[in-house]
Amino acid sequence: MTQDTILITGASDGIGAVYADRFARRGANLILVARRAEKLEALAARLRADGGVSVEVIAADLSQADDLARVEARLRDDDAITGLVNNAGIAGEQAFVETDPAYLTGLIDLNILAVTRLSRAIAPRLAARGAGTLINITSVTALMPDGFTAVYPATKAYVLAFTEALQVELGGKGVKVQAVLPGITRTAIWAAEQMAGLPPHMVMDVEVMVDAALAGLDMGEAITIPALPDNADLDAYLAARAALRPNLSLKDAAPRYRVTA
Ligand SMILES: NC(=O)C1=CN([C@@H]2O[C@H](COP(=O)(O)OP(=O)(O)OC[C@H]3O[C@@H](n4cnc5c(N)ncnc54)[C@H](OP(=O)(O)O)[C@@H]3O)[C@@H](O)[C@H]2O)C=CC1
Ligand SMILES: N[C@@H](C=O)C(=O)O
Repeated sequence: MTQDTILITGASDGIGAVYADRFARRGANLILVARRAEKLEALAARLRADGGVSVEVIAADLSQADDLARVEARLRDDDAITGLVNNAGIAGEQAFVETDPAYLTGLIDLNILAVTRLSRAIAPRLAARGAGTLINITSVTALMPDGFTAVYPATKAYVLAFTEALQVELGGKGVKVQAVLPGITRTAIWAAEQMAGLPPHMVMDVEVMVDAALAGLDMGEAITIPALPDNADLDAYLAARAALRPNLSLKDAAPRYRVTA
């Protein structure tokens, strides 16, 4: 059996750093991507010493076209890479009318464009191999766009829809595709004062979150919500959505919209 090599974006901190730790414990070689090279190097040194796996570091700002292209090329061309964790993401937006448009562009570039392009770079190889892993970190805010800010949840709804579609396209070819929807997770994405104001029963430790997500991956789940006590609730939500399908595209407008002369 070939040894896995997993490329993890946003691996210098938080959720991505714990994925790196957990995949190293599973014996996978790693390629760690983020902007802060020194943090990546420190983590890589620890993982090499702990696990005997090979760990490479790529310093890249995935919201910048040149850096993104560099990582894309690696995913496209390196046959040793068997998995991708699209984890890098930012939040941090204020009310929509107050947020700098340039910040929103950067948010969309990282949370949507990079996820799409990196997935596109690796997917053909995984499909051709009939094996491999693609994990996309979205958020429970994908399911509650009315309960947060405007653009961040929309980026996460994109990643959820995108991943569900990839699951259909690639899942049948032997590729494991998983959307992970963390709830509030204790990481630096939350400013200390924000975190202090959150109800403790709603905040998950990052190690617990990642271990749960990997348990979901091992169970073959397409969508994993680490905090959701009963997966039947997710099944019911997906079934209600599917029940709309036969009536979403019809020749006639619904009677309530029909124009009478
Ligand atoms: N924590 C939470 O409550 C939740 C988080 N999520 C999602 O989980 C993912 C990880 O977040 P989390 O671990 O909490 O956040 P952190 O802020 O702790 O980590 C974010 C990671 O992304 C990297 N990153 C940020 N910007 C860029 C960039 N432009 N290019 C490359 N890497 C970048 C950071 O590294 P560096 O600064 O070195 O580039 C860091 O490694 C995100 O997609 C987030 O939306 C989803 C739901 C809840
Ligand atoms: N990342 C979190 C917000 O900042 C979330 O998705 O809940």
